[in-house]
Order: sequence, then C-alpha cells, then structure tokens
Amino acid sequence: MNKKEGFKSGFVSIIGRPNVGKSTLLNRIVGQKVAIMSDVPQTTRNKIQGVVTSDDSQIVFIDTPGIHKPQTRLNDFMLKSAYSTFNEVDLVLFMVNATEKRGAGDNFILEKLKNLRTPKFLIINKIDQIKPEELLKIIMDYTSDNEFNEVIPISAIQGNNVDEMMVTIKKYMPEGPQFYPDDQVTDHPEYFVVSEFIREKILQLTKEEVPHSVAVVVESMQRNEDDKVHVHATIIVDRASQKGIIIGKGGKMLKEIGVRSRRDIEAMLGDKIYLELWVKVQKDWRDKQSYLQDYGYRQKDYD
Ligand SMILES: Nc1nc2c(ncn2[C@@H]2O[C@H](COP(=O)(O)OP(=O)(O)OP(=O)(O)O)[C@@H](O)[C@H]2O)c(=O)[nH]1
Repeated sequence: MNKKEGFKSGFVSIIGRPNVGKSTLLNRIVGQKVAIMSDVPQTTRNKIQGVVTSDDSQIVFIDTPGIHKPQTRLNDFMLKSAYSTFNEVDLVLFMVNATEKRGAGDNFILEKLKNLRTPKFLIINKIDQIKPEELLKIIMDYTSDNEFNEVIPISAIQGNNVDEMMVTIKKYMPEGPQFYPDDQVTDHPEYFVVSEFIREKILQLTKEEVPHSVAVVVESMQRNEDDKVHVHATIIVDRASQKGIIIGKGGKMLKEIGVRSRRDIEAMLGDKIYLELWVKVQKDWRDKQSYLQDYGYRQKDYD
C-alpha cells in the first residue's frame, strides 16, 4: 500500500466475444499470480482476474461480464454495469480473434466503445494462425470506422508480442498507489473476509461518521514463532478527519475495532491471532475502491 515515487497503477478491463482468448492471455501475463477468486461466491459486477505487480507498477485486470447482445433484462443490466465500468477503468482492451470475421458481437461492442473517453486498445489475438499479409486487412477492418489508441497483434498462446503489449499498457497507467500486496494470490480468499470483518466493525462503531467508502486491505497474514497468526491490515480513508475518528481519543476507537475484529477472525480461522491495524489517508482511493469491494465476496452478507 505504499505510494512509491513514480509508481504507476491502474485498472484494465478486457472485453471481447467468447473464445477470443481472454483467459489464455490472462494466464500468460499473470502466470502463477493469477488472482481469480473462482472458489468464492461471486455476485460481482467486475471480477478481478489478475494482478500484475512489478517494482514500478501494478496493473489490475478485470473481467467484464455479459458483453453480448442483451436478450434478457439480466443481460441488459449486466451490460449497463459493464459500460459504466469502462468509464471507471484506466484502459479498455478490446480483444478480437484474427481467425474469425468481424461479426455482430464485435460491432455491438464497438458501438458501445465509440464515445468512450477511456483509452482503448485493439488487441488482435491468434496471429499465429494467420499469414502475416492478412494482418493488415484485419487491422483495416476494425480501425476504418473506429479509433484506438493502440493496435496490438498478439498470440496469447505462443506469447508473441505479449511483453511489448504489457510495456504499452504500462505507459497508459496513471501514477498511483499499489492497491494489493505483492503476494496477492488466488489461494488467500481469507484476506478478503478478514478485511470485511474489520470494515464491518469500523462501520458499526463509528456509525455515520466514517463513510462506507472506507477500505481495509490485509497486507499480510503469517504465523509467527509465538504460534499466533499475525494479521497486518491497513484501514484507508479519504480524509485526515476520518483518520482521527477511527483512531479515537488516545487510540480507544482503534483498539475497540481491533478487539471486536479479532474475535470474529479467530472464530473464522479457528486460530489465535495478533492483529495489527494501521490507518492511512489516501485521497485517490475512493474511486478505485469499488473494484476492491467486488473482489470476491458477497456484499450483502456483511451489510
Ligand atoms: N491458435 C491460438 N489459439 C488461441 C490463442 N489464444 C487462445 N487460443 C485458444 O482459443 C480458445 C479460447 O481461449 P480462451 O482463453 O478460453 O478464450 P476466452 O476469451 O477466455 O473465452 P470465454 O471464457 O468463452 O470468454 C482456446 O482453445 C485457446 O487455446 C492464440 O493466441 N492462438
């Protein structure tokens, strides 16, 4: 959660018709560090598909469900949220399949992307399946009536041009904080439940004084020599005044938040824990926080 000088971070939405190779691409770029929370119930608007962290950047890829022609009201609803997502992210990757003709599904997405102000890339996948001379025609086909900030042909399966694509994506990321710890991986769904326990206690104890946008990020959970699980979490607020409320007079409020949270966390983990809580003010957090909230748990369970 440190804000390092010059650090870049942002959210990237990947869209495309089914089978264009979105998952293959994500697996390649995220490798072992795929943060798919597939084993956690999802009622989410956006799924976080992968977090790619390097020394100087963190790129969070999110999947946008339901991009096809709306046939039902549910689809319609999903589409609406998908499009609102495009305004919130830092970059949209529109992925197409080089081996398939541009179809109604592509046109439908293109239409929706037309007036978007968020930067957008055209990613032409599966170029290993076509002859080099065919590529130009495909590019022309998609770009003659649409503007993209970048057009990048790749092979997700063989890896051609994928590193270059990542370099270009990074260029479009704004400066920002590291949203997730370096080691944020799939097999830690407890991180999110723990952060929700803490968030719940903050909201219960501070009532309306602290807005719902307060975020809690679990930085680490490790067993120490004392055989306790040491949980280190950061509470993030927008304003210094909120920090004051959360800490309370002489640290009283923070202590109470800690005591109550620890009780729940110990019950869940069936383990003794040591909880270390920090409070930070981070102004640009609120905009990005909706993604965190969508990160693999059922909001209503905790409301
Ligand atoms: N030849 C070739 N095949 C690819 C490439 N990328 C993906 N594929 C194949 O295309 C098929 C679909 O890939 P996925 O990654 O599952 O596609 P997806 O877009 O995630 O599909 P949905 O989950 O249905 O949205 C798989 O059989 C992949 O092996 C590529 O660069 N070249």
